[in-house]
Amino acid sequence: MNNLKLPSLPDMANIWQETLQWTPTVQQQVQFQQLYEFILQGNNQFNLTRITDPQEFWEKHLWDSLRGIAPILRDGGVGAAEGENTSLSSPTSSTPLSVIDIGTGAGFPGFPVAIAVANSTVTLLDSTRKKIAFLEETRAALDFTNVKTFTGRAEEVGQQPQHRQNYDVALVRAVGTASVCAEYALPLLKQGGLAVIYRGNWTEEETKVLENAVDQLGGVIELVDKFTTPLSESIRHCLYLRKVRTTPVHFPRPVGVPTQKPL
Ligand SMILES: C[S@@+](CC[C@H](N)C(=O)[O-])C[C@H]1O[C@@H](n2cnc3c(N)ncnc32)[C@H](O)[C@@H]1O
Repeated sequence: MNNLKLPSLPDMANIWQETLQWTPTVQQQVQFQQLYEFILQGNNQFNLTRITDPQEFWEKHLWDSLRGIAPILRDGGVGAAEGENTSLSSPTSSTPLSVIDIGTGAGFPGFPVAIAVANSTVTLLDSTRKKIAFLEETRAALDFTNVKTFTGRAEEVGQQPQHRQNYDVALVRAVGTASVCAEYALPLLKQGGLAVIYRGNWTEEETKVLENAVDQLGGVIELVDKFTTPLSESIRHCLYLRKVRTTPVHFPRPVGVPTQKPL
């Protein structure tokens, strides 16, 4: 495993700082490396991720995961610099955040978020029992005390009282179309909570379509943030949805319906 070291500080310190106004501590850097190694080992047994090269892993799994919560990092979730865009700050950023990662797969963006925002509690949700079993092993082996795991479909979990309206932040990366992600995420948020939907390409026409879906779910699109990744210079977007009203009880609709009949 010695030849599989993540790009480390000080090489990456400038990039973290310039792009997120945040720099990992030495301990967080160690946790990123442990996570990387554990996932590579797990890949031998489970088909977890195609992204195994150290630089690619750093950019696509670590940096990209944390780019989505840049407003929270800037606002001082881990004692970082002053926020530029305070309208995106979590309403409860000075208190511990309750975060859910919907369709977490190999634990992204949830694990990096749990490492970076140590005072948060991060629930990793996936419908695949095998993946959750691996994440549970990872959680225990790496002693991530602020991580919980849960097997379930977002459509069902969103109707369960212990999860519905229970989270400050919902993260959704690579799980479905944006309106499907919104239908999964908004019911799980407390009023005032923030959903972060990670996208590759995105157009203004798509924003217009999504606006309607988000409105039905009790939310508004607060920001569509376009950015370039620091190593491969790829275009990405993060959509930030704010929950402003209670989500009607019939959302999320039953399993499969959000995908088959998107809002
Ligand atoms: C392409 S993977 C993305 C994994 C991770 N979010 C990432 O970006 O690397 C999609 C994951 O979403 C899960 N998933 C799909 N539909 C789901 C649903 N309705 N509820 C919960 N998990 C779901 C799948 O099991 C799979 O692990």
